[in-house]
Amino acid sequence: MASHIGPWRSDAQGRLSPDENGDPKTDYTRWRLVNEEGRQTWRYLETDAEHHAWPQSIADKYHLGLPTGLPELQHVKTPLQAAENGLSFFSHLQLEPGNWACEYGGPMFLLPGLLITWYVTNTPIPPEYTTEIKRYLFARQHPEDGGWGLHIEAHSSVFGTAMNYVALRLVGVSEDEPRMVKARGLLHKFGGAIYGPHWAKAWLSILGVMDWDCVNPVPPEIWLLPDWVPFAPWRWWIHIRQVFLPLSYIWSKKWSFPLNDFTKQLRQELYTQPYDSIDFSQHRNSIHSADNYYPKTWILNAINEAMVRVWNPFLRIGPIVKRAEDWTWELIRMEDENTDYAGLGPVNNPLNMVACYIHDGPDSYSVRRHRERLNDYMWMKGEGMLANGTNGVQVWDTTFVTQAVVVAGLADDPKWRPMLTKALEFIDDHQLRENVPDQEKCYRQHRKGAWPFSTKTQGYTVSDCTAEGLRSTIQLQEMHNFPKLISLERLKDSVDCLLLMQNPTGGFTEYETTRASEKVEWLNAAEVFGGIMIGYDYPECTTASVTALSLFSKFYPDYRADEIRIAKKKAVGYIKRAQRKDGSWYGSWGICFTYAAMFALESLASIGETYETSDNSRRGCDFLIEKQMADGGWGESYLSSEKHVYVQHEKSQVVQTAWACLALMEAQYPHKEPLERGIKLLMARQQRNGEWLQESIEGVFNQSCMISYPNYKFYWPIRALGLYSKKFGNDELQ
Ligand SMILES: CC(C)=CCC[C@@H](C)[C@H]1CC[C@@]2(C)[C@@H]3CC[C@H]4C(C)(C)[C@@H](O)CC[C@@]45C[C@@]35CC[C@]12C
Repeated sequence: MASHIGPWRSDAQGRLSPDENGDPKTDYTRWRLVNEEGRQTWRYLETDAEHHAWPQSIADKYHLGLPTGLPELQHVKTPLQAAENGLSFFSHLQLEPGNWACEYGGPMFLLPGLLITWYVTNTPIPPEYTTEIKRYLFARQHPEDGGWGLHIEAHSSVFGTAMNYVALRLVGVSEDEPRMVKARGLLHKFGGAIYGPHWAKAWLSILGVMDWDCVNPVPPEIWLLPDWVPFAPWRWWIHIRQVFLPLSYIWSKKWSFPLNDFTKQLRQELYTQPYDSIDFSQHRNSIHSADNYYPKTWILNAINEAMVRVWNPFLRIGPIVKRAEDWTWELIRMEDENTDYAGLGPVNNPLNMVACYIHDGPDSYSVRRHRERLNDYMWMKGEGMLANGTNGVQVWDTTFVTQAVVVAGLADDPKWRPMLTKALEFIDDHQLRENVPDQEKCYRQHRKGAWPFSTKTQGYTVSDCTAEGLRSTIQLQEMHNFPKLISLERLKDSVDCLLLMQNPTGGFTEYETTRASEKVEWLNAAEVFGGIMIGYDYPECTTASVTALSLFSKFYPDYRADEIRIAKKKAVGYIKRAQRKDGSWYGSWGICFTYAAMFALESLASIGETYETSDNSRRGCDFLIEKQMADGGWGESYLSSEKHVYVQHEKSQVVQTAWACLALMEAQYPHKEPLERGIKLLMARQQRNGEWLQESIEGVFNQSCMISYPNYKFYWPIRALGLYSKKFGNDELQ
């Protein structure tokens, strides 16, 4: 093969040194995390002058995996001391605006999408990015077979392997590099890139290394369906809808990056036979079993056939196509403007950028702004550079940190007051104060009063983020006398917003109320994810809402009292219905049954249902007790989320041990012994400087894809240790 190296060939100049694998590594002392009102980006300081003028912070060093220099703390004997040592370490990671930052990696299909977008829009990537992206992708390659999976802990798949192979080629790795040879060998064993899922095929077609004939149709005409149609796209789950939107625009244009020597060569690498001899139209439905988590239904297959054989060749006529493209473009534009080009997430945002490139041209404002904004998704860590699952976890983490301190009984200690005040300022700053313009037109949920997951710029309502924001605010402002930064009016706004988010079932979805029947899941085309077509009821979102509404009513019993009472009653009805026979709840956003149990048991306790008084609470506790491991901890594998049955991890996990202990304590589980064993495990795993080390991945979405919440290992154990000492006293345990 003649070698055509990817476009961004040059590594960062100077100061490169080999890492443990011999790959070039940038000078880690030059990286700084910039946090502008919660917008987090990484900057590499080129000159010595900048480097000396701007010293690295402890948080920079921690996130980069450099020694922080934080001292060993006093030897811990009691749970409360352990909580305080944990908090002492974690407080050093707070950033100036008051929030905490972290990596939000895990999924392995995000970075390739970003790189393809940069490439096809002729966006230069800084050489320090390419150097670190290579390191990250090689660090996450499975050494046994040379592949990558859907997420960092998953088995190798075509999606993971094809996309990350292409990503590495784009950042300049030669196809002859031994690790690439191995990856390509695996891809060919899988049958080549034609066996990838729908999204892989779409991305490769955009890059021009696959033919659009291989991609099942994504017609924008579907956006012309009247709103009353039960499966109209405005009713779909928000992430799928917002990904489908730009993809349908690009698909309609059949836009591909113009072929060049490099993409010509990639075409030779990704398949098991010569590119020109492949009949791509025959492979729309080819999918390897390693990727086929949610096989397409016969209904969807039939619709696809009808579209390919009848709609596209005979009925897809100019005026309809034009109207559909114009309307999808309008919706893309509204999403971009409503989020200042930050986008809902890491898939729709790059696709929107490609759509802007096609529609507005390479030098347009929209393309330039997207170019800047995509940096908000990039994260640096010891292993290199990756793409985060959102533009951060700012609000979510910050609310849980304040709650951990309150629950641990440390909120009145003057030592933590400045830290908590700053956190409250951040929560104040990121509450959403207005609805988006033309809310109905772009199908957005009410958001005035809500809190988002990351920042107000991203600006999407999330029910449980709103609930946690409300709860943190009441705890600090009403229960612990912190400045009243958030007025009662604004708290009422958040309650109004929450009440609008309840479904007729009593349950709560995360972003919007449920807009369609579960039957719409029959149209799930993604193959690699489950439960993506509509917004479902989630135990976590419902329970968090109940807990927050209960707290609100304690302080403001007169505000919408009847509506809150009825909402809670209906929500509790849902929570009880969602409980399985064995006492567990399936958790959709954390792994898995342990995570859901914590939220469910706490919410039942918030309405007075505990182990002694409620059969539901008792069964929930008994389920957890059954799962306690021999060393006193709890450990649940990510396979629980995938398989929908509890799967023990081979090793107990700090985070899940904290969740289980919290669940049992909130439910007033009457026996101390299992709790004491769990708490001892948390203490034993704590390091001398107060930190806990990273263990297995903690979060999940769409049943099959895992995502990291690295700050969980701090605030959940702190909360559990503190609550234990409040409940059982602070006797020595070690
Ligand atoms: C478009 C696809 C399939 C992938 C992009 C990834 C996103 C779907 C998800 C990445 C972050 C998620 C998980 C987001 C994170 C926070 C949770 C939560 C913990 C607040 C949860 O309780 C409610 C749902 C979440 C908002 C999440 C939904 C899905 C992601 C955006």
